[in-house]
Amino acid sequence: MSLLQTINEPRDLQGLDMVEMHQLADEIRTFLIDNVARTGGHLGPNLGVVELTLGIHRIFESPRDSIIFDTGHQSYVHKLVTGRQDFATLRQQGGLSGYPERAESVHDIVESSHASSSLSWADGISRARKLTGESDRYVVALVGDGALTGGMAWEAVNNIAADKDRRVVIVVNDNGRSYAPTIGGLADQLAGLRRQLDKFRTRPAYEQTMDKLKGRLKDSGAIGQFAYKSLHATKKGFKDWWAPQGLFEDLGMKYLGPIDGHNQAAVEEALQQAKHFSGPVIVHVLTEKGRGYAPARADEADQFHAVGVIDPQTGEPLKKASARSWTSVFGEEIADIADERNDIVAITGAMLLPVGLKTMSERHPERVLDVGIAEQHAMTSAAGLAFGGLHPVVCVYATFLNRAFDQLLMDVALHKAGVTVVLDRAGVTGPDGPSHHGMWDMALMQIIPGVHLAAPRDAVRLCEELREAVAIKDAPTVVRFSKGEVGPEIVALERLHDGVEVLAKLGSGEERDVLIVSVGAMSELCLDVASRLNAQGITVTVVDPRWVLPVPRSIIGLAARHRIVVCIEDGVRAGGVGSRIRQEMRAAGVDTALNEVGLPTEFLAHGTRGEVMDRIGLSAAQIANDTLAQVLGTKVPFARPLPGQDLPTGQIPQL
Ligand SMILES: Cc1ncc(C[n+]2csc(CCOP(=O)(O)OP(=O)(O)O)c2C)c(N)n1
Ligand SMILES: CC(=O)[C@@H](O)[C@H](O)COP(=O)(O)O
Ligand SMILES: [Mg+2]
Repeated sequence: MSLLQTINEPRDLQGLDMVEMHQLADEIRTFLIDNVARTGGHLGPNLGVVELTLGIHRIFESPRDSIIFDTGHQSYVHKLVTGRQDFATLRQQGGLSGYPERAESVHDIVESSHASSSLSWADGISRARKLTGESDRYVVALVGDGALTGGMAWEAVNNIAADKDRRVVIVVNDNGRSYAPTIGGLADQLAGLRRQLDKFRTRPAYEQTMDKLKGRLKDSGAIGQFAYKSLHATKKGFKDWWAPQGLFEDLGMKYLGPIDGHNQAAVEEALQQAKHFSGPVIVHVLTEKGRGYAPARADEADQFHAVGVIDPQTGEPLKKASARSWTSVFGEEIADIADERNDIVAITGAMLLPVGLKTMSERHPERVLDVGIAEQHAMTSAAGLAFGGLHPVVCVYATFLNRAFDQLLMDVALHKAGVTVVLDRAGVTGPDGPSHHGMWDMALMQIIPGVHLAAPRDAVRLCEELREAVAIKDAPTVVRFSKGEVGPEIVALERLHDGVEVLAKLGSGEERDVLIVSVGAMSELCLDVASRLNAQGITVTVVDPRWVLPVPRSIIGLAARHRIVVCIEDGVRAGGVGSRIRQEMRAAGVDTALNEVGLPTEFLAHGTRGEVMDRIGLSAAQIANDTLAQVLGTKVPFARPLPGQDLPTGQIPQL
C-alpha cells in the first residue's frame, strides 16, 4: 500500500516524518501525472503546490480552519488528502469536479473559479469569525501571483490589513506565471530573487539575527534608538530591493518569505510562524509550475497549465487537436486585420494563448497588451485607447466578461466608444463546470444601450462579422463564439437586405409553419430540427440573424408570416435573444407565438458539451418533439392537417 493510500483525511498527515513527507510528495506527483494524463486537467498548477498544500493541511486544521483556493484549479492535492483519491472521472460527468466543490467535501469552501476573489472571501469569513466569537479559527487563502494581478485581491488586502486581530494567512504561490510569465508586480520584483533563492536559504537565521539585534538596540538609549532606526530602514530597504515586503508592510500586514515552496520543512516552518502572529500575514512562497515533470517544465508557453489527454511519458497529446478551432480562426483573422490596420490593438486578461493572440503578438508585439487577470481594467483601458484614436479588441472568455460588465456599460457604451469585445468559449464549455459556461453574455448584452452583438455560425461568418465589428467606430461591438472545433461552412440560400441569412426553406410558398431563428453555433442543430419537423409535414424556415443585436427588422417581418417562432440559442433563455425578439415583435404588433429555447437559469455541472446539452434538453430530437407538441397544441390554424394532430396528449409522435 502506498503512503498516499493511507491518507484519508488531513489529520492522517500529522504522524508523518520528513522522510515520509518527501515520499508522499513524490507519490502525489506520480499520481497526478498518471491520472491527469488520462482525463486532462490542470496538471502544471497542481504539480507546483504539492508541498505547499501538504504543509497547509499539516499546520492548519481543516475544516475548523478555512482553506480557500483562489481560482481553485490548483486544488487536486487538497482533494487527495481530503478523501478523494478516485480521479478516474475527474472533470467528467458525474465525476470529481476540477475545482473545489462543497457537495464533494466539507473541506471545500469556494467553488467559483473566477480568479482573485479568495482574499475577499477570507476577509468576510474572518470578520464573521470575529463577530461570532470564533476568532481563534484561521482563514488561509492560497493565491497565485497571477490571481494577485486582479484588482479585487488588492481591495481585499486593504481591508484585511486594517484589522490586526483577524487570523488571516495569505499564502502567495508565486510561480512567476499565470498562463504566460507574469508581467510586472511580484514576478518582476522577484525575477532577480528567484536566481538568488539558493543563496538565501538561510533567511530565517538572517531574520532572527536582525530582530535580536534590533531588540537590543531599541532598549539601549538614544544612540541605540538611532542605530535601530537605521538598521530597520536598511533592512526594509534591502528587503524592498529583493522582495515586496515593503509593499505589504506599508499596508500594515506582516510578511514572511520568500520561502522555497518545494522545501517541505521550510514551508511548514513559515506557516507555523504565520500561525503564531495571530493577525493578518502574508507568506510568500516560490514554486515551480509543473514541478517534477520534465515535459511541463520544458513547455515554455504555459507549463502544462491545462492539458487534454496526454502520454504521461512524453507529455504529447494523445487525442488529435481539433482540425480548426474557433479560436484559431479568430487568431488568424485578427492578425491579418492588424496587418492591414495600424489602429487595431488587442487586449487580453492573462490569456494570450488561450484566446488566440499568439500570431498577432508575433507580428505586432507592441499592439497586443496583456493586462493580467484584470478584465475590468481591460475594458476601461480599451475605452481610453478608443478615445486616443485606436480600435481596441478586448479578448476574453465569455464567462469572464461578467467581471467587466459595468465597465462595458458605463465606460464603453455610455461613451459610444468604438471597442470590439471578442468572447471566446461562449455557450456550454464542458469540463470546467458551472463557472466557466459562457452563458450569461447574450442576456447581459440585451440591456446595454447601443451595443451590436454578432454570433457567427461558422468560420466564414466569424471572419466576416469580426471585420464588420471593427469597422464600427461609435459603439461597442461584441463577437461571440464557442469553445473547440468550428463546424463545416453552412452556406446560406439568400441574404436579406439587413444582413439576415436564410439557411433553409422546407416547404413551398412564402407562408411556412415554423420560423427557426438560429443563433451562432446552433445552426447545425437548427437545421437538424428543421428536417425532423419537415419529415412530419411541417413547413419550416431557418434564418441566421448574424447580428442578433440590434434585432434585425426582417426577423420581425418573417415572424409575422409564420405560425410559430422558435429561437434557439446557447445562452440563458431568460432575457436572452429569443425573449428580446419576442419583445420587439410585440412592440411591432406581431403576435406570433415565440418559443425561447436556450439554457435554463441554473448552474450547470461539468460534463462534455454534448452531455450538458442533452441533460438540459438542447438536442435536435428534444427540440423537434417540443416544437411538434406546440404545433399540435396551437390554436392557430395550420396550412394543412398535421400527422398525429388527433392523438391524445402525451402520445405525440417521436421524431
Ligand atoms: C476572472 C478570471 N479571469 C481569467 C481566468 C482564467 N485563468 C485561470 S487560471 C489563470 C492563471 C492563474 O495564475 P495564478 O493565479 O498565478 O495560478 P497558477 O496557474 O500560476 O498556479 C487564469 C488567467 C480566471 N479563472 N478568472
Ligand atoms: C482555470 C481556468 O479558468 C482556465 O485554466 C480554464 O480551465 C481553461 O479553460 P480552457 O481549457 O477552455 O482554455
Ligand atoms: Mg502563478
